[in-house]
Amino acid sequence: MWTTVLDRLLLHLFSSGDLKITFPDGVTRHYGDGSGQTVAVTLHDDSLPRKIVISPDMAVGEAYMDGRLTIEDDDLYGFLGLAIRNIAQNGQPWFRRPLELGRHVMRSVAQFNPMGRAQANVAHHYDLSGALYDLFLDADRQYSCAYFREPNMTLEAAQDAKKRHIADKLLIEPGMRVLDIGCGWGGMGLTLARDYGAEVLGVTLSREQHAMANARAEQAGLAGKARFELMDYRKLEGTFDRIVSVGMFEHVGVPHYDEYFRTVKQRLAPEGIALIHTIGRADPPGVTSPWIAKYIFPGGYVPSMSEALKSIEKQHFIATDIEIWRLHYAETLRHWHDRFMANIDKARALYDERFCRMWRYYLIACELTFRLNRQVVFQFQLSPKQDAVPLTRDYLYRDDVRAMQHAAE
Ligand SMILES: C[S@@+](CC[C@H](N)C(=O)[O-])C[C@H]1O[C@@H](n2cnc3c(N)ncnc32)[C@H](O)[C@@H]1O
Repeated sequence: MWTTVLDRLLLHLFSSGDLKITFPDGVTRHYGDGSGQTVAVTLHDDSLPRKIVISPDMAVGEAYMDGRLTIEDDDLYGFLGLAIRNIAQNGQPWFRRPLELGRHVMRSVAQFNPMGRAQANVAHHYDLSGALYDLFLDADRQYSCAYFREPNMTLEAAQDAKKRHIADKLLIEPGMRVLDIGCGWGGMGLTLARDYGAEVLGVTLSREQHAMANARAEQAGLAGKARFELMDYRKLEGTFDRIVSVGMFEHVGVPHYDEYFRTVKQRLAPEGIALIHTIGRADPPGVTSPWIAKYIFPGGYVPSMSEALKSIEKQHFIATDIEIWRLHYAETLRHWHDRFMANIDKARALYDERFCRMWRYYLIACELTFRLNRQVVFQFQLSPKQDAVPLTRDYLYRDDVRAMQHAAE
């Protein structure tokens, strides 16, 4: 009877696609509507079917990491594509709905990121071996969405296009003081100092990033122009002509959104411009995948537009431009995955097999969330002043406009 109930729940959960499951007792069953390629998985643990229907996201992720769930031909793309589509549609069966009542409370607790906790959350991810990041990021160690202005751009070119697009939105003039909140390994700050003449201060909570960013500034002869501090953004003082923050807002947490935008407002000169670039959900507020929160980004959350705008409005910012990038992060993650797999032997020399499986799962799950589950990137250009930026977007496409004029002549 319990087996029948479980089977019905699995049928409900995997209602589309063609999923063939081989259970630990050797029994094989098909789930879904038979559409698409068959994905065949084997479960090697008796408790797994029960865990999957109770908490599909966590159970599937952990079982894959541990080798308790294996996939024919290790077709993780095929399996996660099917799983993500189905879990998005059917992942909240009636017996999980009461949990929804506590969802807001749970969400606030999980995203409560006071300074000490924010530091620990950052260390969990960014203080992993620097050698790991060399295995999949571009040479400038950009750890955020690249901008594929042209199809077939290399990752290096698309990351460069991202930095230039953001720099253009910031309208930087030589000598301007620029603050980079969540500066990573310093790539954006160094670009703004070297190519735009900015005086940059970057802050990060990662010791690894902090050390490397300053070493890179030194090596490039930019130490007088670009400085990086190991510091929580809430401890900053002074004001800046420009503020940039790329891929950091995902770590802030909804309970701190007002604090974040208040800080941006306080640190920005009255005529200044800020550019906040973050992953976003093209849906109402939601929850972080429990697997991602446990293994990859503790304390992290992807905002919906309404959540971010509520706090932006409270600071009386003018959102002088809001741009949405759709599939650029999916492409970025595909590049990261392919580079990681091309270097898998080096990854195995750094970390154990479970870690390597976890990392691959993370890269593919995130890519497919952008491709299939309405995740996007928001770029908020903000200013307290109405005419801080030109009245049309032409200034962002000057080269394109010139090329068009040229072609017309
Ligand atoms: C995904 S990385 C992005 C790095 C870089 N901006 C890039 O695009 O490559 C997120 C960054 O946010 C930083 N960060 C997260 N929470 C922070 C906080 N409370 N204060 C300062 N930096 C923070 C991390 O240390 C890390 O450098």
